[in-house]
Amino acid sequence: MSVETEVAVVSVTDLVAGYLPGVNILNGCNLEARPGELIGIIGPNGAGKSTLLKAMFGLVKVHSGRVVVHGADLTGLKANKLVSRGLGFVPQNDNVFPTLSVQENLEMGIFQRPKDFASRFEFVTSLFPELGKRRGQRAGSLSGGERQMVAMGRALMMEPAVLLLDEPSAGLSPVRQDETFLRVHEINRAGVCVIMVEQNARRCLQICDRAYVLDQGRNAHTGTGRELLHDPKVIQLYLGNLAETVEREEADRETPPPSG
Ligand SMILES: Nc1ncnc2c1ncn2[C@@H]1O[C@H](COP(=O)(O)OP(=O)(O)OP(=O)(O)O)[C@@H](O)[C@H]1O
Repeated sequence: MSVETEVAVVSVTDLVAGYLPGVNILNGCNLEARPGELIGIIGPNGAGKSTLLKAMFGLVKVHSGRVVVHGADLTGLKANKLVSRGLGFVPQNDNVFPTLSVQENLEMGIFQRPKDFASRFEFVTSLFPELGKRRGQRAGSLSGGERQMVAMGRALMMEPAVLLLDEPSAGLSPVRQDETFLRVHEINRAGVCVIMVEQNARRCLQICDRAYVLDQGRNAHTGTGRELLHDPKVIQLYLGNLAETVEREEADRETPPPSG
C-alpha cells in the first residue's frame, strides 16, 4: 500500500461497473481523495461520471475493483450502510422531499441519529443561513438553488467524511451556479472532503484542488485544477478552443472564483 493510499479518505481502484449484466459503463476507474480535498470529475456526456459516483455509493452494481473509505473496503455496500460509514451523496435530480418542510428534510438526513439533530442543524444553518430562516417552508416551493442547498444540507446532517455531489450546478442560472460553487467551496473549507461531478468543467477546475477527466469509463487525465485548466489537450478536447479559453479567462478575472 502506498503512503498516499494510507492517508486517503476514499480510494477507488480499477472500478468496473454497469447497470446491466455484461455491459460495463466504468472500465477500470481510479480515484483518490485525501483529507480536506475538493476533487472534481469532468468529461464528455456519457463518460460515466455520474455512474462513478453512483457505483461508489452502492447504487450501481460493481463488477470488479474496490471502493475503500478510511481503509475499510466498502465495495458494494448498500447506501444506508455507506451513510453511517461516512459517505454522503447528493443526486442530481429528485434530491429533496418536496412535500416536507426544510427542517423535515434535514431531519430525514439524520433519522439514524435523531439526538444529534440540534448540533448538526446548527452546523448546516451556519453554512446555509437561508435554510434556518426558511425551516418551516415546504421544500417543493423553493427555487432550484435553494432546493440544492436543502439537498446538500441534508447530506451534511450525518457529518460525512466525504460528500459526493452529482452536478450541483445543473439547471441553475449562471448567477445561481456561481453561488452554488461558492457554497461547495465553503463546505469544503469547513473540513468536508468533496468529490463533485460537474458539466461546468471550467468552473469546477477553478475551485477544485485536483480533478479527474473521465472518457468512456476510464481515466483520461488527472492533475490539479490549475494544471488541467491550462493543459492544451484538456482544453482542446473538453473545455473548448484556446482562443475561447483566453477570452473566458479574461472574463473570469472580472468575476473571480471564490478564493481559498
Ligand atoms: N439507469 C441506467 N440504466 C442503463 N444505462 C444507464 C443508466 N444510467 C446511465 N446509463 C448509461 O451509462 C452511460 C454513462 O452515463 P453517466 O450518466 O454516468 O454519464 P455522465 O458522464 O455522467 O454523462 P452526463 O455528463 O451526460 O450526465 C451512458 O451511456 C448512459 O446511457
